[in-house]
Amino acid sequence: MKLALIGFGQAGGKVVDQFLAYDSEIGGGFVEDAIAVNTATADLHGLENVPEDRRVLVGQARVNGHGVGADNELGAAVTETDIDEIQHAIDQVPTHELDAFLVVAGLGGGTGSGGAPVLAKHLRTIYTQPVYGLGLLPAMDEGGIYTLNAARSFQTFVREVDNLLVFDNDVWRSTGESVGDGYDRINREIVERFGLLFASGEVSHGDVVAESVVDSSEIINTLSSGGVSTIGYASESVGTNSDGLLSSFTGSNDEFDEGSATNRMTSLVRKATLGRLTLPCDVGSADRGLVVATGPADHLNRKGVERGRQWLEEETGSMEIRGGDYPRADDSDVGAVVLLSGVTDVPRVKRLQQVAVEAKETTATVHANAEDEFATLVDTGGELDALF
Ligand SMILES: Nc1nc2c(ncn2[C@@H]2O[C@H](COP(=O)(O)OP(=O)(O)OP(=O)(O)O)[C@@H](O)[C@H]2O)c(=O)[nH]1
Repeated sequence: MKLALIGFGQAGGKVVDQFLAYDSEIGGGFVEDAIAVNTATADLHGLENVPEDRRVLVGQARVNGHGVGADNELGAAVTETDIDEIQHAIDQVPTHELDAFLVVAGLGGGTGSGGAPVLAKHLRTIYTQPVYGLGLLPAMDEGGIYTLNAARSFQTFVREVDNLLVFDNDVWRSTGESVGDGYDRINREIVERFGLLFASGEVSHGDVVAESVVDSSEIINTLSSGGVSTIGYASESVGTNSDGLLSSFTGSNDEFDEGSATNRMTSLVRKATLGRLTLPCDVGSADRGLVVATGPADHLNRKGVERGRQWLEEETGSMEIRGGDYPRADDSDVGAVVLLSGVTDVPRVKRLQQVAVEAKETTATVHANAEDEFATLVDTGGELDALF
């Protein structure tokens, strides 16, 4: 599917930068345009693939290019004020070619977590295409302010987009890894999973397996459940044998081993679903799902996807599980991407909601105490006056 990617804040910009690299690496064709928005000049300079004229600096009047320092209310405020600057960049996007917008942001900081929901709301009032969000949750040990920002931003972002795809940094961090190395690896995991999904809707029909190729409308229908989505992915190398033939061709007569290709795909779909999701959840709580089989066309068979799809139907109890192929001629891996949409039983989200509620209660208590103190001061005003 053709997307306009908008990276908001440092993390959002870096991930969009990587999406561009991945799209050209796999010849995916899913990036129609890519824009980076930030309050920090240095973060915009650090990007490698987003063209310079697609980088938008906002909030100059308030923060002068220095970022908002994890203040997400300020991030939201400067976005509201400078929305025309962003709109000016979006005006250059050939929107008639677009299937959807994707706004990407780290939810723990200030710029992306505050600005992304404001932009999503703006886009939805102007365009007819769906507006999706890709939200990156902070690791647990990043500190209270990051968790609080994420808790607040998550609630707003999920309300303002047609579907919020989520990646939880906490689940994907490795111990002993430097932050820089960690993000490079994590960003690769992000763009591989989401990139394969989006690119799958871009295969031209007329291919060998054209009837079963995933269409962008299937991705859109799956995401139209709204709410929150997560992705699983599993792959296996099929390589080539010494004659340069793919390894599913067995025996002297090079017959395609249909049975093993079917079993492989079924087990990849299970691994993708039951392994590490971008946002861990109870799979049974998904409203809709999509299974995409990727790899060399010779290794993809309709039966494998169908079996995987049926298995996911049973696992989720949903009747809205779609499935299809994404044939990739030059790939030596066969893989399964599983999109679970409208998931409701998500432990991390419950914890974030709790944090948001507690923060609201604390703020209410602070306000109530301040009001009480003020009332006491007013009550004792006469006595105070007498003291002076
Ligand atoms: N996956 C991923 N997450 C990142 C990366 N860089 C930062 N983060 C996450 O994003 C959050 C911080 O958001 P940033 O994007 O750095 O902040 P910002 O939106 O630029 O806002 P300010 O810096 O406060 O102006 C942190 O909680 C990290 O978890 C990255 O390269 N990849």
